Amino acid sequence: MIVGIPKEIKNNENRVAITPAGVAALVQNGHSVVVENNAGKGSNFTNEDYAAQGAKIVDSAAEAWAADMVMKVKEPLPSEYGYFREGQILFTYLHLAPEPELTRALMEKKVVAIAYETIQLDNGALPLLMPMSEVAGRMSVQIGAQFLEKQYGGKGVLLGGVPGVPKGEVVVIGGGIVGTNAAKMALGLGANVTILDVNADRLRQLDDLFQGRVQTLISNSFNIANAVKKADLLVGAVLIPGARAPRLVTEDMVKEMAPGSVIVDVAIDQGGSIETVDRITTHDNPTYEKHGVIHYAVANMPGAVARTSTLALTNVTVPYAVQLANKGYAQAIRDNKALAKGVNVIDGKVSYKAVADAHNLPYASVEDVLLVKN
Ligand SMILES: NC(=O)C1=CN([C@@H]2O[C@H](COP(=O)(O)OP(=O)(O)OC[C@H]3O[C@@H](n4cnc5c(N)ncnc54)[C@H](O)[C@@H]3O)[C@@H](O)[C@H]2O)C=CC1
Ligand SMILES: CC(=O)C(=O)O
Repeated sequence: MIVGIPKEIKNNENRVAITPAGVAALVQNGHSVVVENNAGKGSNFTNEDYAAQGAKIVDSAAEAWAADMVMKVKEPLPSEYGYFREGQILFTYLHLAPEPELTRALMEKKVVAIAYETIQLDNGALPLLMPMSEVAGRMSVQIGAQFLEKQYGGKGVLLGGVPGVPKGEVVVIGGGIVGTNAAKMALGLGANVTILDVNADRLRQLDDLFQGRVQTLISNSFNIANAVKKADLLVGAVLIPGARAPRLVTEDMVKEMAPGSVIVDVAIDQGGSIETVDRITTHDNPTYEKHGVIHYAVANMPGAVARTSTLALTNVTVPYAVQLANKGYAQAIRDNKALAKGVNVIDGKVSYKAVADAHNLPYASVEDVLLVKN
């Protein structure tokens, strides 16, 4: 199989879908890898690094997109939709619930669209989302700490405080991978940390993990309203896999926050969890202010720490890519239940229920689609 790696084109997206080690793994399995010129530059991999492992370097995005399987990091942008082809495998983050146009383009062109973020193990874990959630969770606190500084428009609070002065209050909604990593960083800086989650068992685990050093609260509108009011830094970290993020923090709750407080809505890639987060921001222009509160809603946070992120991402994506390339998508999906959950669009149909529901489209299970095709 030919595997294509286009250069990422989203604002400040410096990650790349493969490392030279990933090229080596595919080539050792008998596949060809086509890498767009300078695709790895933002992650400090040169064309020569890829070529040394057997990749062919091509000048244009069109040549990389001509492959049987295209591996990317972020969802294709409208300028890339023209490259879609029937039966082509697209393996990348897709976040289709807030993306109706992209969903339709993938359906119309009958692309086999496999989303990193919905590949799911039997225990519920999302192994291809996890490393980027670790990165974004950790970043959320360092970014929040920066924007709390006066020169960035913040209220001038140091999260750790100093002896004799109150610590900063960090409130995290969603105690999964992003939430846990945000809490680790916030505790490390010496802040007071509150985590809310709907899953009481998860709160028990967090209480154990942090040995009682975080305040855990069950997530409901009453507890959210009270926690948000006192937050210096609010981190949105909820997820219902594949679905549009629930809007848990209302505009009225944001109005109760003190001026100069900061919101980092990490869940923006699934549409955002805070009512006043009404746009996606970029690394170039990461914040806006509403009701005196600084809002940060960058949907590709890990792109800013691209070297770390590319290594962490490809550690987990490449083994699945090798399965897809070795077996073809139909057999690979049949053999691997976790991978099958990643299939969001196939043969013109939406095969992930939460995505179909988000767009009021009919749902067809991937198993049914494959049965009909045989
Ligand atoms: N902006 C960016 O650059 C990035 C965004 N993300 C996004 O961050 C979000 C969180 O990801 P993960 O932590 O990996 O997910 P996760 O599945 O590990 O954790 C989500 C948590 O949200 C909780 N939850 C669900 N509904 C809730 C509610 N009503 N109230 C409180 N908690 C609720 C779940 O119980 C779960 O513990 C996702 O949307 C993910 O795509 C991840 C990486 C980068
Ligand atoms: C998860 C995701 O969308 C990202 O890492 O950019």
